[in-house]
Amino acid sequence: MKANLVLLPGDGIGPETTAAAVAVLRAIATRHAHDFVFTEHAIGGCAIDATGAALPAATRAACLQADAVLLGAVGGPKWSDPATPARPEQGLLQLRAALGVFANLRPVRVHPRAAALSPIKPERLAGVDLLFVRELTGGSYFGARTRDAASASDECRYTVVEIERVLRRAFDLARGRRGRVTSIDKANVLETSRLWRETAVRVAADYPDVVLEHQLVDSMAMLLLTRPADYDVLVTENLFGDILTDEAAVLAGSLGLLPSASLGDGRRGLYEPIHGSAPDIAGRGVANPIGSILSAALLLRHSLGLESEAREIEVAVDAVLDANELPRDLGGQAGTQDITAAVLAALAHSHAAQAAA
Ligand SMILES: NC(=O)C1=CN([C@@H]2O[C@H](COP(=O)(O)OP(=O)(O)OC[C@H]3O[C@@H](n4cnc5c(N)ncnc54)[C@H](O)[C@@H]3O)[C@@H](O)[C@H]2O)C=CC1
Ligand SMILES: CC(C)CC(=O)C(=O)O
Ligand SMILES: [Mg+2]
Repeated sequence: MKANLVLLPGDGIGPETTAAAVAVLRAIATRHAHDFVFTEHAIGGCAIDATGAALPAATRAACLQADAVLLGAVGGPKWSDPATPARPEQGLLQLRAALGVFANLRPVRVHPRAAALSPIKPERLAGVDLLFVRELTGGSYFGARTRDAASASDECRYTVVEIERVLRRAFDLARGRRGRVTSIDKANVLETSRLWRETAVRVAADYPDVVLEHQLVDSMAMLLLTRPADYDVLVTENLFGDILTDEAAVLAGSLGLLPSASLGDGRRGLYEPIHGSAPDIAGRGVANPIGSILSAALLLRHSLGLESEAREIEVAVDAVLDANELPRDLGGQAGTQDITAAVLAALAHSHAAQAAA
C-alpha cells in the first residue's frame, strides 16, 4: 500500500518520540512492502520561531492532502509567556479544526508490568480496558475568549450536531467492544451538559444493544481510580476528556504510554500520544516513546486499514514490557532509543517466527 504520511514532530520531546514511531513504521513498511512516503512539517513553537505562525499555511495544506498525520507535541516555556501573541497550542487546535477530527479516541489498557508500578491497587486494575472518546473540536477550547484588566472569559458552546456525532461514534465503537457507554457531563450545573445528556438519551434509542449510563464528571474522576474495570467506552466533552485521560494514565502506569487517534468522518486522521512536550526531560533521550509508537499502530488501523500490522506493533510493545525493558517513567533505565530498539527487535523476532512457520 502507498501512503502519504505527514510528520509534525513539534516541540520538546516531540521530535524524540516521533522519530521512534517513524522507525517502527519504516520497519513495518519494509516487512510488508508498503510504500510509506514521509514528509515533515513544522507546528507549534518551532513553527512560530521559523515562520511567526503556530500552524503555517504549508503545514496545514500538507495535512489536508495527507492520508494521515503523526504529531509529537507542541508547546514549552519558551512560548508560555502570557504576553506572547502566538501560542503553540493554538496551532494544534487550528489543525484539529481544519482536519475536522471531532472524535479523539484514547484507549487505556493496563499491561501487568506497568500495573505493578501504578499507585492503584492491583486488584482494581485487573481487566481494565477503557476507550475514551473525547469531543475534540468544540467546547471551551474553541469558544470566544475575552480579557480585560479585571476579568477573563472562555465561552463553552456546543451544538446538537457536534454532540450527536461524537456520541454516535462512541456508540458505534461500543458495539465492537463490551456494549457499554458512560456519558460524562456536569448536567447538574452546566447548560451544555444538559444538552449533552438529552442528546445522549435520544441517540441511545438507536442503539438498543448498547447500555448507556450517565456520570457526573466530578464523581467520575473518583470512580476512574476506584472502579476502573467497571467501564468500557467513556464519552465526554473536550475539556473533561482532556483532564480525565491524563488521570487515566495513572491506571496505565505513565502518561508516556497512552496513544490517541483523532478522527472525523473520513479515513484521514491525526495521531499523537496524549502527553505534552515534557520540557522537563526534553533533549535528554529519556522520553518514553511507547505512546507515540502505539499512536503509529492506531494510524495503521484507522487511516490505512492495516489491522494486522497495527496488532504486530501492539504485540511487540507488550513483548518489550513483558521482558521488563522499562523506560525511566516506569522505573527502568531504558532511554528512548533503547525502547525503540527493543520494539524493533521484537518486531523482527515475530517476523522471523512467522517466516519460519
Ligand atoms: N498534544 C500536545 O501537544 C500537548 C501539549 N502540551 C503542552 O506541553 C507543555 C508541557 O505540559 P505539561 O503540563 O508539563 O504536560 P506533559 O504531558 O508535557 O508532561 C507532564 C509530566 O509527564 C512527563 N511525561 C510526559 N510525557 C512523557 C514521556 N513520553 N515520557 C516520560 N515522561 C513523560 C513529563 O516529563 C512531565 O513530568 C505545555 O506547553 C503544554 O501546553 C500538553 C499536553 C498536550
Ligand atoms: C491543545 C492541547 C495542548 C490540549 C491537550 O492537552 C490535549 O489535547 O491533550
Ligand atoms: Mg492533554
